[in-house]
This record gives sequence, structure tokens and C-alpha cells, in this order.
Amino acid sequence: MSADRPGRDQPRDDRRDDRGRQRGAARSRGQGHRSNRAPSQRRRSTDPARTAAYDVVREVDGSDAYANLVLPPLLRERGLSGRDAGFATELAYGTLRLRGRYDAILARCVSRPLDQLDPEVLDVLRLGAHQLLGMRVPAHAAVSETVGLCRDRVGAGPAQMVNAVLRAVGRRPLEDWLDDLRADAPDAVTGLARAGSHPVWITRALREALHGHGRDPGEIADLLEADNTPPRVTLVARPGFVSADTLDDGAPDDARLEPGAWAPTARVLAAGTDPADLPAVADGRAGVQDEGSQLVTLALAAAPLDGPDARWLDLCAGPGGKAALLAALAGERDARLVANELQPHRARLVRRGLRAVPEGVVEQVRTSDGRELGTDEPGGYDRVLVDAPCTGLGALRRRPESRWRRTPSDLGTLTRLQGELLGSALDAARPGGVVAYVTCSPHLAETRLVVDDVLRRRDDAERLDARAAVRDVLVPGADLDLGADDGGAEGLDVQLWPHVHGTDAMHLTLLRRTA
Ligand SMILES: C[S@@+](CC[C@H](N)C(=O)[O-])C[C@H]1O[C@@H](n2cnc3c(N)ncnc32)[C@H](O)[C@@H]1O
Repeated sequence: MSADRPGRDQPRDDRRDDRGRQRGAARSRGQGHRSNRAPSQRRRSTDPARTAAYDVVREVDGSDAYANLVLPPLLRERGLSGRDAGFATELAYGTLRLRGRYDAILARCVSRPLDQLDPEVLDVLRLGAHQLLGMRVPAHAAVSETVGLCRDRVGAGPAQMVNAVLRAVGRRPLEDWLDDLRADAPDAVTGLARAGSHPVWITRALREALHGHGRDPGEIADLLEADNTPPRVTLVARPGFVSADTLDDGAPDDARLEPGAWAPTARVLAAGTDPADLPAVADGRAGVQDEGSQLVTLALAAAPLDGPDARWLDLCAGPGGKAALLAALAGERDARLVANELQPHRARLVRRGLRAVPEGVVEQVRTSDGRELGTDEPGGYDRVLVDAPCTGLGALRRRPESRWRRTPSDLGTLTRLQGELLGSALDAARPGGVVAYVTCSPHLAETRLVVDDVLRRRDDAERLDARAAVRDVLVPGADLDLGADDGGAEGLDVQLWPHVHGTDAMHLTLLRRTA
């Protein structure tokens, strides 16, 4: 992070001084005046970017809010943009993501158990730790600004303790701390979890998922690190509406797009460009979509099919990214799409996502329980997508706080629902029709085991080669490493990984309805 080294073209008011503080900005907003209080009572006016990050972290930790919903309006409200907005975002998101790692380090520097600290003080310490160990802010700036933040937002009482603890944290480089965390853990998985900032149960599940999906479980450290790295913004050019090559038509001069690694529809947007500034995104011909999501959708559309190919169903469509790509592909083949979603507000998002699609292509956006659709319309569809509600363990890099909110008990309810939705999707497919079972989680209970369980209980469905279907849609020359092929499900299903493919950990099983 170079927030302390501004670029040449940066307006002077936005620059930070060598203490990591923003020069002049507080005063220019009337926040830098001297207080009448005695010096010991005086609250320091702190950097607005750090204050914003603190307020976001508090909202998320104290009120169960979602960082991606709290941060953007808060930045707008406070007039933070450019480097300050970038600094606040990196500080807030990084602190939330790496909370487990920092707590394990702080526990060694604080004389009492962390759960005996006020939650506000603990969040201040985490923010300080992230500046020291995760952001390359000079140590003296990180400590003094965080102590100032503590005085300003929490009070003078704990400031001395915060000062002492952060000095202790900053005395050693990150790698030394991580070596200690790994060495002192009761077992290897706990060491990996602490150093890689994931709950132990998720670390264990991801390790098992690597093994179960044909990869080396030793890749787990790389996977955890990939989850700690914010993804770049990937766009999808929806075929028939805009080509990937012309996606930047009418875009601001500094918008730069690079080809995706796998999907011909994908373009990666340079940091700092707002996707909404691209006309094609604004009018719905393109959208923001992970490349893994694009690949599984393209693969469903490309899967071999005998007989009619006229009616497609997206059973769990909200908020509508895959439905919009499916509709574009359906339009090119004179097929029609029905998009179904349980939640009315998410069904509205689906309609909005489909705004560029000509009316005849979308037969209906319906709001109903997908578990009933197979009974309501048995055999009515040629291609069906079940992008099932899941733990989202494949998209942890996108949602900084989500790993700390999920619990193993979520799995039971979700896997039951996933099985019922897949059963309904198979009922809705005509004999010979194709069903794609997709999750944004690699957890074996949500992927392999759900499919195996459904297949065990019925004799009218068979697994197809999803790997071949994905390979058919790749950009020419792309070599997608999908792990070991043991001749069973592992050789047919597709499991993508952030540390290998740079995508979310999307799972795809393709099935054919046989009778
Ligand atoms: C993983 S999301 C789908 C993402 C979507 N395919 C996309 O690409 O934007 C799962 C969706 O399933 C919906 N859902 C949950 N239970 C459902 C049910 N019983 N029937 C239909 N949809 C359901 C959720 O509200 C959520 O919008």
C-alpha cells in the first residue's frame, strides 16, 4: 500500500505526510481546530480515512453489518475519494479479513485474554496491527495515528495500553509472527488457520475439499492466502449484446481492460476504474461477474444435448448474474429463459439484470420456491441451472467478514435444501435434458455428497463430463488444470480454485435426465 507515498498527479490536499497522516484535509474540513480542553483531556482529531475504517469495522463487528454495504455510503457521506477512499477500504477490509491472524498475534502482546477487552479497544488494536503488518504504513505513523484514533473514538483511558501493545506488535516482521503462530499451535491445521486467518473448521473443510476434488491438500496454505487477497474486478461481455473486444467503447480514457485467463467473455478491469463508468455495464449488455461463474454458465449452455433446445430454466436466479449470461446465450439460439427466485427483492434484481435482453427471450421471471417447480412443470425444460444457496466458502476473498459469521451448523440446513433443489431441477428437465448443479463452495458436503445422495435415490439421471464441457468453452490455448482424474466423479466434475485459477472456488456437476 502506498498511501504514504502519493503519486505526482495527486492533488496536494489529498497527500499524506510521512506519518501516514493526511495533510491539511482535516483543517480544510474544519476538523483540525484546537480544542479548549486541557492537553490531557484533549481529543486528537484523527485522519478521516482511519476514522472511516474504524467506523466500518465497528458496524460490522458490533452490529453484524456487511462491510460491502456499509463502506461505500460512508465514504460518500464523508467526502472521501481517491487515495483516502482506497486507504480506508484497504484498512477496513484487511482488518476484517485478517482478524483471526491479528487476534492470535495480539493475544501474545496483551496481558489479559482478548475477550476481556472492550470490543472497541480490540477493534482499534486490530486496525493498528493491520497497518503495521499488512499495509506497509511506517511503524511510527501506524502507532501514533492509531493511538490518536483510540483517544478520539474510544477515550484516553486505554490509549497508553494501545500504544504499548502496538509497539510490541511492530517490533517484529510479519513472517516472524507467523512462524510463531504455526510453531506454537496444538496441531498443524490450527497453525495454518491462525497464520492464514481462517476459522479452524473452515481450514479443515477446505483441506478435505482439496483432497476430495483431486488436488494436493498441501495447497491449503496457498488457498488461504488467496482468500486473503482481494480479487480484481472481472467483467462479462454478454454475447449478442457486446463483444469482449469492444467492451471499453465509450469508457473513460484511463479504463484499462485485460483479457481473462479462461472465459472468452471475460475482461479484467484495472484497479481504480468504476465498472459503472463503462456504458456497456451501465445499460446491462455487460456486468461484473467472476470468471468461474462465467465458465460454469457457458459450460451448461455448451453441454451436448439431443433433441429440442428451446426452453431453459435458472432455478435460483437472484441476483441474476448467471441468468443474464444465460439469457444472452439463449437469445443467440432462439431459446427462451425462465428465471426463478424465492426472494421477491432478489427477483427484482434479476429483472434489472435482464434489462438489455429482448422481451421474447425471457419468458418469465417468477418468484417461487424452486423445490416445487419440478412438480409444477415436470419435464418442461431442456437445460436447467441450479446455482444453489450455499456457505459461500468459495468466495471468502470477496466478503471480508463472512468467514467469521459462518458456522458448521449452517451446513445441515443448506445441504438438505441443495438436495431438494437438485431433485426438483431433475424433475423439471425433460428426458435427455441437462442439469448443471453449481455452488460457490468447494465443501464436499455441498458438492460431491449432495449430488451422490440425489443420484443414489433416483435412477433417471447420470453424470456428464463437466470437464469436457468447460474445456470446450475456454479461450483458445488455455490449459485448465482441474486436478487428478481418478475415473470417478473427480474425473468428471469441475472444481475451480482461487489459488490455482484466480477464480472463486466454483463447483460444477453436469447431469443428464435419462428417463
Ligand atoms: C447462489 S445464489 C444464486 C446466484 C445467481 N445464480 C447469480 O449468478 O446471480 C442462490 C439464490 O437462491 C435463492 N434461493 C434460496 N432458496 C431458494 C428456493 N427454495 N427456491 C429458489 N431460490 C432459492 C437465494 O435467494 C439466492 O438468491
